[in-house]
Amino acid sequence: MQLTRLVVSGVRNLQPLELAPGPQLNLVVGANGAGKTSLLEAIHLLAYGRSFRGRVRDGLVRTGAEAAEVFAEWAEPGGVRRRAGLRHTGQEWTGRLDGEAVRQLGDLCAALAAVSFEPGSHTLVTGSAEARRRYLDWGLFHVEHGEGRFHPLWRRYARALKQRNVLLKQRAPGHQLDAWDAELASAGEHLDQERRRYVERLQPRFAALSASLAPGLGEAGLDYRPGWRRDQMPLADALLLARERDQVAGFTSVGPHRADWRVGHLLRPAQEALSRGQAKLTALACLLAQAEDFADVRGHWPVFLLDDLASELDRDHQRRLLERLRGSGAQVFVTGTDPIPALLEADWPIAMFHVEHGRLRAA
Ligand SMILES: Nc1ncnc2c1ncn2[C@@H]1O[C@H](COP(=O)(O)OP(=O)(O)OP(=O)(O)O)[C@@H](O)[C@H]1O
Repeated sequence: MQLTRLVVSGVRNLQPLELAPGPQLNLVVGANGAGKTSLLEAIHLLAYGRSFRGRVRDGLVRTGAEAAEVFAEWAEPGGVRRRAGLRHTGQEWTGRLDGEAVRQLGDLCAALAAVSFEPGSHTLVTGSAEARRRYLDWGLFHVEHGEGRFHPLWRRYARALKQRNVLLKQRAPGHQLDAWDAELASAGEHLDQERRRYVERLQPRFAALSASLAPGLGEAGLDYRPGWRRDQMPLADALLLARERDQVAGFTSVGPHRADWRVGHLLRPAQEALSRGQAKLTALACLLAQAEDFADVRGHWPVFLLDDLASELDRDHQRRLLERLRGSGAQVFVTGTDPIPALLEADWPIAMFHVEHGRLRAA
């Protein structure tokens, strides 16, 4: 997947810009606060419908602008050319994909595949379960089912959950929950199966990447937690068992919306916290495993976004990551305050861009 044109306006401090990225490595340099991260954020927005720096409504839209707008054209193998645009006011969005209006943000996001490694990425390992569920669902949206096919199942589950929670909040009598419990259980079991299969497939890649990036932690594995005691009962039974408690709480306490996964390391006791650097490397292994799996199934790599690489990884890890990405043929965007030595050492065609006070120019 290769971005060939990018048009951005209304994003943080960036002046409206249009850019033709290079097919391989794109290096974006500029002083602190110049707008480098904002450029990656714009690509991430089109690929995920959200920012990696919090909610769109929390400052992604440029002060004084009505909306953030990102438009991209990209190439996929076999000469396929695609285009997508997203306009987001912070409250509402409109999107177009290949010339057609899009009704679900998920459909738009299932088109452009990008993987971001940025200063907040360690929270994939150490933060809340929500980010880890999103990670799993990225795989299902993009890889497991092919574009757009996972979304209906996910929507079915989300709708049933919402309806059940409304009834719980209204203290509706139990029999009114029956139909939604059945729907939730049926979509939820399916969702769980898909996630479990995906995690199993990622395991060997993740273990190999972790061994090479963080060998000191010992053999690593992903431990999937479905969101209810699946080893003891089907979801339908778990919902019934939790019903009384849920009626008191006013929300559904079991099911795939409570799923999670954890990284386990052989040489580290479970209660021992990873250092920030170890969590970063572990998150990087997760993201690379996901990208490799995508490439294996789809035949090409997602776009890779590396924000502030020099301060995220030591030089040896920078070099190893960049070598891996160069070998993959992925299109990569890297930001930094200075040209990164490991990049300049690598024999890799570089397209260089400078950002200064929100203005971007090709070097
Ligand atoms: N909604 C907004 N409207 C206008 N400017 C904004 C908005 N949100 C953030 N900014 C400004 O945008 C600038 C760009 O920040 P960004 O994080 O992209 O810079 P950067 O080049 O990545 O910096 P660093 O090297 O420090 O990480 C900052 O100066 C910030 O104050």
